[in-house]
Amino acid sequence: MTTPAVRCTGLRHAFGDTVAVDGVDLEIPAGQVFGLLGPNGAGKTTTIRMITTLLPAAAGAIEVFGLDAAHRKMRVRRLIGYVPQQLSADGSLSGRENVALFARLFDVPRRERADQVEIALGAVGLLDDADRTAATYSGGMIRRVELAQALVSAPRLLVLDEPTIGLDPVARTGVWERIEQVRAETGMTVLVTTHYMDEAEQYCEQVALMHRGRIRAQGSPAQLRAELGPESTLDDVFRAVTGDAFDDAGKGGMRDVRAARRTARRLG
Ligand SMILES: Nc1ncnc2c1ncn2[C@@H]1O[C@H](COP(=O)(O)OP(=O)(O)OP(=O)(O)O)[C@@H](O)[C@H]1O
Repeated sequence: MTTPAVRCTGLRHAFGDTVAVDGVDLEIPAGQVFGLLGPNGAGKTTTIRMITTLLPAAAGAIEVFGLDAAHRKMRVRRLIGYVPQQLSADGSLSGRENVALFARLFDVPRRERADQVEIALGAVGLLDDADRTAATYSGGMIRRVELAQALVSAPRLLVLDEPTIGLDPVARTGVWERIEQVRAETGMTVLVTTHYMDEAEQYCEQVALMHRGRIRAQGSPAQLRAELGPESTLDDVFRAVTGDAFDDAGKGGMRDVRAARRTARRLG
């Protein structure tokens, strides 16, 4: 059996009295685009921050390509490219300079840096615009610069937190096409969180539905829908396994509204 890209067992984390992640078991096969879906506040970001070793797990275990994330933190970090929701490209630098900065931060060996930067810019379709300052980019282009920053160290696991939030439909499709292309060309595993069920259905091979800190269902979108009947959607599956409508479950209060506004403002 091949080693999964990620295996989480009994993962848990609380912020004070708020239990954000409450016993998550998750197995992400290598080489897939895997969607972690859930409304605002479900616990998705907290889960991926633990997988990327940025947040210690209060309980449970995480393996990334078979390496224990708690004990082999630095080795695990080298396998991962991460695009958080609120990271932002530096508007005063060009696209190329933004990516080159990450190549240095991630210790890409000096003699490989220039090539890796070109490969990453090419992978996200930004070579023609690479010398313009990022301040002149559209929201979709900024997202693609951020993708290139995560790709420049040639990670085996690419983790994207809500990569299309705040983008218009055309830019969203553009981001997904790049993700799919990179995966096809490199065999990289992609873990993406989203609350857009339609995007997950279209682009993810497997999804896990998260609600109030727990995984409520996992499988391919087609498998999950088939259990409910041919006309069903992932929204229907979510309602069936949680008892909540997806939109109502995500009424997460001011923090979520502020986060969504910040992201939308940043991406223009
Ligand atoms: N730094 C923090 N301090 C306190 N509570 C937090 C913090 N981060 C997250 N939480 C709480 O933990 C729960 C899970 O949040 P998390 O951000 O993981 O959810 P999410 O599914 O990623 O949602 P979103 O898409 O809004 O980020 C929520 O109730 C949230 O309010």
